Amino acid sequence: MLYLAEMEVHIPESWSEEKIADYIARERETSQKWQKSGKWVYLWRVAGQYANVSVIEAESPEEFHQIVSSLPLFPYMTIKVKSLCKHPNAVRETLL
Ligand SMILES: O=C(O)C[C@H]1C=CC(=O)O1
Repeated sequence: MLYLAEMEVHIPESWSEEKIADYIARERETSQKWQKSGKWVYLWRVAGQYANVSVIEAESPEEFHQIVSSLPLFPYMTIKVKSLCKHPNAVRETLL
């Protein structure tokens, strides 16, 4: 199943620069691990916002949750999720 996820990050104002840098470095490591695995198919920055639009291919809602909740910044995000299926008028056979 494909999931469209819109993630907004809300870093607490009380965090030090060092703590922010540490989270961002671990966030990059985790999301790149999923991208290299093929599960995290697209990752786009939303221009002008600390937010992204992602497409994640997961076998189930549970696996989708496992992927996004593995992100160190997960507790500091609001995430909107939509599951996707093939449009009947799509000309391509594959979903991706
Ligand atoms: O920067 C973000 O949008 C948050 C997060 C989600 C994936 C990733 O690499 O960082």
